[in-house]
Amino acid sequence: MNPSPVLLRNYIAGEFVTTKTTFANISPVDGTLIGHVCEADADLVDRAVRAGKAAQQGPWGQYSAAQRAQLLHKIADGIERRFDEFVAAEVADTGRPVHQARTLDIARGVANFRTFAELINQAGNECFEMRAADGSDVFSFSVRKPHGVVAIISPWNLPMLLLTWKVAPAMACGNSVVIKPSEDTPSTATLLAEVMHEAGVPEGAFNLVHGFGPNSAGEYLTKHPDIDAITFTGESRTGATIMKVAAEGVRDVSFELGGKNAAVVFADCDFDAAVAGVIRSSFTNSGQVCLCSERVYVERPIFDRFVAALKQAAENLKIGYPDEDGVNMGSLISHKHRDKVMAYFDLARDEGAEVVTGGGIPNFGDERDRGAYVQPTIWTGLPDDARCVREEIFGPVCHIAPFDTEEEVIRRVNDSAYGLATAVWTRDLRRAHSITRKFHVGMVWVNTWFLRDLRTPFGGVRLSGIGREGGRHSLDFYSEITTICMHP
Ligand SMILES: NC(=O)c1ccc[n+]([C@@H]2O[C@H](COP(=O)([O-])OP(=O)(O)OC[C@H]3O[C@@H](n4cnc5c(N)ncnc54)[C@H](O)[C@@H]3O)[C@@H](O)[C@H]2O)c1
Ligand SMILES: O=C/C=C/C=C(\O)C(=O)O
Repeated sequence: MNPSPVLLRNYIAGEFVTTKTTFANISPVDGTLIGHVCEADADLVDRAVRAGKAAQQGPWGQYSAAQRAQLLHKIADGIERRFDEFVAAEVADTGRPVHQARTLDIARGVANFRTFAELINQAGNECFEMRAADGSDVFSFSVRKPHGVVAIISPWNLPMLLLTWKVAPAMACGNSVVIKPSEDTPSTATLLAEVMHEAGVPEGAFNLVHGFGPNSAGEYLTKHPDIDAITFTGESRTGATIMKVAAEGVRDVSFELGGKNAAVVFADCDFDAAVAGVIRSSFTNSGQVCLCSERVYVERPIFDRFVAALKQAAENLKIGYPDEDGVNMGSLISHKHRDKVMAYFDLARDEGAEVVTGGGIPNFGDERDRGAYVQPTIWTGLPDDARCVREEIFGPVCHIAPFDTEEEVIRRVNDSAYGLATAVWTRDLRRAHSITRKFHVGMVWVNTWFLRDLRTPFGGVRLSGIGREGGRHSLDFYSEITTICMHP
């Protein structure tokens, strides 16, 4: 049972703002009310964007890169000071294991601010020298400037991690931001606004509006003419909708979208490590990670043994309360999302899948039966053109199939409308070097998964996204660059 319901407010021009229209925030663990959220209407979104624009002409627009770096470290300090509150808020909204919220979600929130504080402080700009036709030595150099006001729209699956992955570089580059977190996970975004306020972020530099997508704050924000760039993380079809809106005014976009990622397990792999790795890549966060492996291809000589081992490992996963000792998996984000996942469980049977394990809803015999839990599920026996093998499900489920040759598995992995991430398990370094570049994806992990160096480019191809963020790639997206040519 959650403590007394809280009221989550918007944050605009340095002030917390309530609204008459609110929506409920419901626990996915037991269906109880966590609190109410103040929904921003079009006028309030307009106020937020105007505050961001005004901040560019105020003190925030005068901050040097070093001053912005210092402020980002102060924000990271503020999150660290309230770390347990952020963990509790993320767990309340999502039902995830406390351990995950501590070691992944909130820890990455701190790391994102610190990473981009360092990067903006160290980032140099290009400078070239040439001899002009008149014999003069000419210097051409570039300078970075902010776009202005950046709209940041984030999803519910890794709320704090993904929101700060965008807020940190956007502010590092001097932009004002208006953030619109998912309606399913409003709590840590609101805590972040409190930390921004406590850190003394100049008013209008950071603004928060709560609401939904269509005909609500998300749409009002992306359609606002004073939004200079849009960074969005979410479903591919939402990205397509936002892209059409961004075309009005030709605004820059950075999209991190859906995936139908593959894990490829060769017979020469470290078997136990590969089993543990595929369990992680299929069931972390109840499969609600865009990088999760919903397709698993195993070289035929070890296929039967691998299926048996993966089944056993999946059945050993502990599903339960977020704060239970040793819990591995929590609930899904909502009943609505569980209905979507369960519909795929039914579809898989209709498409002829063999259910190796799972496929249903666990029976706890307590209030968790009012939550949004599903069983970790493994299928086999489906053809590559089955919808369950082609469509993103975004739950704790994978389909496992045998393959015989490298050429075959590369073709099958690439036969997808998505292209986000692939995980490869092999001890053969030659093979690892030769096949990894042949996958049409944004990222490939070898003998690991979701291990992140925040300086590297992150993003997907095809329906999985547009652009790359991470390291200087973020600085490039969140800056406008002017090239200046100096003739003596
Ligand atoms: N590639 C990545 O890095 C990455 C990371 C996380 C999640 N995702 C993807 O996100 C999806 C799950 O997240 P979700 O269900 O929150 O996605 P979603 O697209 O339903 O919503 C994402 C955000 O967009 C807002 N939104 C929805 N419609 C909008 C519109 N028309 N205009 C403006 N805003 C709108 C929502 O309110 C929410 O804040 C999955 O497909 C997952 O693969 C991708
Ligand atoms: O659910 C998708 C996870 C995305 C992860 C990142 O954007 C990251 O690790 O920076």
